[in-house]
Amino acid sequence: MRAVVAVACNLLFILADIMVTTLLYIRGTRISLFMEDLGNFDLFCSTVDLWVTLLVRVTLLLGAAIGVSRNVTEGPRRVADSQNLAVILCLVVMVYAVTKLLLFSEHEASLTHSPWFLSLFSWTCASSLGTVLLWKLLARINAGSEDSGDRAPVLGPEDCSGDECEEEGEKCSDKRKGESRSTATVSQLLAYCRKDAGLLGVAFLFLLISALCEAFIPYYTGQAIDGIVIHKSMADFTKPIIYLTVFALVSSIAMGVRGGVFSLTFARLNVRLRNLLFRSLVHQEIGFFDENHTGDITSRLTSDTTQVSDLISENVNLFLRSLVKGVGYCIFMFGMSWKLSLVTLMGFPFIAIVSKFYGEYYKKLAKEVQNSLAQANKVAEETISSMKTVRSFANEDAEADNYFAKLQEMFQLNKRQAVAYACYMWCSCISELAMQVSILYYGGHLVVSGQMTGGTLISFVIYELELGECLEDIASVYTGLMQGVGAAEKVFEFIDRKPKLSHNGQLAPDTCKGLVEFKNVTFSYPTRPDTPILKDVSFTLRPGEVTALVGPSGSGKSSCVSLLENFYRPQQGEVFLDGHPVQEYQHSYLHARVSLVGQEPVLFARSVQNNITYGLTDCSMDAVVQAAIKANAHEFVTQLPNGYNTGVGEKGAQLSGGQKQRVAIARALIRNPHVLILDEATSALDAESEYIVQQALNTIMHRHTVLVIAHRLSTVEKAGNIIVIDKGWVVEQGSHKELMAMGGLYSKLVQRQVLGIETGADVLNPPKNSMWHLGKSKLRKEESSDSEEDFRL
Ligand SMILES: Nc1ncnc2c1ncn2[C@@H]1O[C@H](COP(=O)(O)OP(=O)(O)OP(=O)(O)O)[C@@H](O)[C@H]1O
Repeated sequence: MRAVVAVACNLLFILADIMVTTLLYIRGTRISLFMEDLGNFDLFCSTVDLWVTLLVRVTLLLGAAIGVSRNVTEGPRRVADSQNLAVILCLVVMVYAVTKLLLFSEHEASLTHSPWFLSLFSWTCASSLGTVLLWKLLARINAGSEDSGDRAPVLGPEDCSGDECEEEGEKCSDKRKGESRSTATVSQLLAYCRKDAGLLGVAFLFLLISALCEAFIPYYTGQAIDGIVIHKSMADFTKPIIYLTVFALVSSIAMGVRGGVFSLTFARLNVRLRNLLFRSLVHQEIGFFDENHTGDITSRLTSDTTQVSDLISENVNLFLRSLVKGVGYCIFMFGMSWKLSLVTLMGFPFIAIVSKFYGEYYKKLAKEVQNSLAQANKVAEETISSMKTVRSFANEDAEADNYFAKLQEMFQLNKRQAVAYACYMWCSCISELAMQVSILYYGGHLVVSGQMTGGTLISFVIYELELGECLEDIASVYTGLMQGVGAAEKVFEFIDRKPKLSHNGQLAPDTCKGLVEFKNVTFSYPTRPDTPILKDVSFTLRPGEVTALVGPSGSGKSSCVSLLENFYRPQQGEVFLDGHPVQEYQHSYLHARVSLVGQEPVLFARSVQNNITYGLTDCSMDAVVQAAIKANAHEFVTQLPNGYNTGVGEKGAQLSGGQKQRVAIARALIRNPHVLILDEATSALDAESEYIVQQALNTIMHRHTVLVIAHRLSTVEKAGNIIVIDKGWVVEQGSHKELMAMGGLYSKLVQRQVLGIETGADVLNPPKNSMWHLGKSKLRKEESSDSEEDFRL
């Protein structure tokens, strides 16, 4: 909306308001009414005070219009900031108009005889609403629609030049984004409930029945009291009691059914959300798990999803019940006395405003509490999952203190929540009390003046109390719903997240040769985009050949493996398998052809057999045993309490490092891969086991493409091709002999390790980046009776 149009609309409205209000007040032509009313003001029959409310509206709108036209940059923002004040003032005007209506009705027996007053009353209410709408219009003037000209555009952060402007613009756009996000989240939640529309329909039907029945109860209570007090007849007393009992009975049955069906529906929502969230999580790219901590992710999966379904179910249930009951009560109340009903309803907008402020603040706090809880969970999870390390460094108390510090941060937020809640309760109790006193006072006046019976007043008071409860529930529901919406926003953020790397390759050729080529690959991790890890790396892994990647620690060897596994994408260059980029292959096809035995093999808390057949279906026991024999795991597995059915514990904690590696090797071998990657795969094995595993690997290596990353010279030196990587660059390439003859980095590394054996000193104090444990391993092998010749790749 352009500022000039909004200001023009405003001025037109002000003009219309002045004319209509004045015309209605002077009843067309009686200008002398001003002087008469001012000279002889009577609260019950003068209407000049309603005309005065015009000044409030005009002042508000004129002030806003002048502010916006004088400062198009800051004006709309200031108008937006004081929107709540404008709304409250307009509400006060409307409440005053209703009060005036009640006072006027005391003077005029029938209001239909005062069309001028009724019109003035209606126009006052309508123009107050109009003022609020126009205020919003002025607040919404945005930069995009403003011509460049001399004036600086507003509110669009992208158009602001100064820092301050940028900050303000961001704040506004954040607020708007927040509002539209909440709306989007609610509609998304509704969309997720669509599958349960039938169940929700049943629940809503029973909700209607129970609420309608409940609505009759106070009415018949009043009838019963009138039966005793006024009619003094048993028949007039018994009849309403019977009706009352029937309605109470039906209502309680319907209420039970409604509650059960709602619970069932939201339990289904919970399952659906968790399922979708977990599915979305497992399809995210690996970089996502580098960026997000496990504690944060699991907290969304556990506490946030529970909070969504619990809070939403509780509050939707409560909201609908209160709404239906509230509407029913209002109908009865207006039927009994429209005057007393107006007195009751006057307090409602103020309760709504208090709830709105509280709800927004509470939503913000709830999000912060969730985040700080996730931080605390992160610490707890990390500590508990690394308990051995914590114990070995005797760091239990420091970890406990760390956790306590996080809990303290959360507690500070809880304190703010408690204060906000106390203020909210205070405000809502005060307004309720004020309402009750007004009703009793005015109701007493109506009974005394014969406009209503005592029984009807009692019914009305019961209705009012019930309505107060409904309104309170609706108000608290708002905050509860906002809390649920806040949690839902976080859940949907992950459910809707599209993986940055898709696994939608379609290529699945019948044959795979296993030719791997890295061509001019430059790569940095998504978490550290400015730190290149691999720089213009090119090499080839040929079928039937063993290639070794060597280099100092942190030089980028495992990063090459991650690229070959399609965990990440290079920024430049490509990794090819049989001439096609790896990402063009079907996800399952690629990982069936390329098998990795990692540095720290991760086993799942399942049986040995399930770990070996992980990701495979229809795998015979015979194949499992064969793979285990090749990996030299069969012997130790058969000695486990339940053989292949023995559980390995969380992350394989019930197995030794060497046993874990052997199960992981069996898991890779059972797939009979075309490209086998061994990233320090035998580092945790003792010499004997390593020898046997190596023998097994030797037999398949000649048929496949093998990439070996090892620090041990014995593992590396027999490789057909050795690629030396240093700080992300391929610095040397060739056979062991060629590289030794070259006298470069490789020969230096080898010499260093040999030196380590000879002096023994470096074994205890290894130089940085050395491959000292190569030497240690070699020494071990030399000590064991195996010769170097026996130990081949
Ligand atoms: N997920 C990650 N996010 C960010 N940086 C990473 C990540 N993984 C590794 N790095 C960094 O990339 C660099 C290369 O790591 P890489 O694991 O490839 O080295 P490496 O040669 O295999 O080392 P080592 O022989 O010690 O296993 C290191 O500096 C490391 O800190």
